Amino acid sequence: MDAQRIAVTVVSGFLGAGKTTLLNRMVRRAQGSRLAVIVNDFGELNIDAAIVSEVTDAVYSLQNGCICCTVQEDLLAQLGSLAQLEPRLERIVIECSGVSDPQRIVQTLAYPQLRSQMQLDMVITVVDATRHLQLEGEYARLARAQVAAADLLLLNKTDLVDEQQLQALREALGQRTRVHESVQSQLPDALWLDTELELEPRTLKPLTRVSDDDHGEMFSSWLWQSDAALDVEGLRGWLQALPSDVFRVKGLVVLAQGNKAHWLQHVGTRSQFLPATDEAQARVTRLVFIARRGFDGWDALGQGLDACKVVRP
Ligand SMILES: Nc1nc2c(ncn2[C@@H]2O[C@H](COP(=O)(O)OP(=O)(O)OP(=O)(O)O)[C@@H](O)[C@H]2O)c(=O)[nH]1
Repeated sequence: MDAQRIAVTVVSGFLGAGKTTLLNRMVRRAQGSRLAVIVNDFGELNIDAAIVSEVTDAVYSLQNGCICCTVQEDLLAQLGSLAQLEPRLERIVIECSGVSDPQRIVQTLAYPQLRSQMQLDMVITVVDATRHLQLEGEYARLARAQVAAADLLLLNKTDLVDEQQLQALREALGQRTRVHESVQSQLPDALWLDTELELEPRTLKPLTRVSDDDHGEMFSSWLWQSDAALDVEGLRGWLQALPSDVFRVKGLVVLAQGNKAHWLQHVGTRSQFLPATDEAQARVTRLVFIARRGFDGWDALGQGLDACKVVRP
């Protein structure tokens, strides 16, 4: 790595794979060094930026579009202004949204106005061990493009699969790229902070077309808001029965039990509720849903959520 230039790490991976979990670890690990993070959420709210800002102030948010398509210009402008910061940044970590192809970010970094100021260190793609082999059609192609662009694959959520599934994943991911297996996106420092690490020489591959549209159009997203508190058990049960066309749900939810806001993370059939910090406490529930293209079941989902509301006497 050229010490004069800012090192850039790109974190990619399909929806819900564990990118923000990794980013949080990186930010904690890099405390005290000059690190900034750029977070892209595809939905209307940048939930990831809100979560990471509980750990660092140096969070820059690009939202409501895919970082490699509709908001690529914004990324260029954001990187340009981060390059001007004094004292100079040591590293920028870019978390792509789960719908993005990281190779387009790599191409953005090769723009002449950025090339002299920053240098791509590595692309880390987080792979969800529970879902990678289940994706189909254009979604499987997108996940494969994310894998193909990686210098390092983090095969994550290995606690949720058995040895046979793990073996199938190892075979599918192939031998070409370094693979590190993890639980909760635990990545040894030496694998991402050691700038002397020998990587394969990077050649910009021609972009494989995942779809004719921009990535945003492969997915539909929906925001549900309510100032009513929700019943946690009702909500858990309802989330379990979501149609498989819904890839991801996340946001802040005010639970009737304790009347406190919690971060809700839902991927596949798994839901997690974590208490939000005091700063993030909100009196309004805001949930972002991401589903496959053309999904039109939002009204039914709204009715299901309405049924979880707790009406106070
Ligand atoms: N059981 C298990 N859960 C995990 C693991 N890694 C992450 N998770 C959970 O998976 C959920 C999604 O993790 P995130 O880090 O938000 O995923 P993401 O890739 O940033 O999601 P998007 O930005 O929406 O694409 C959270 O509830 C995490 O706690 C793991 O190794 N094992």
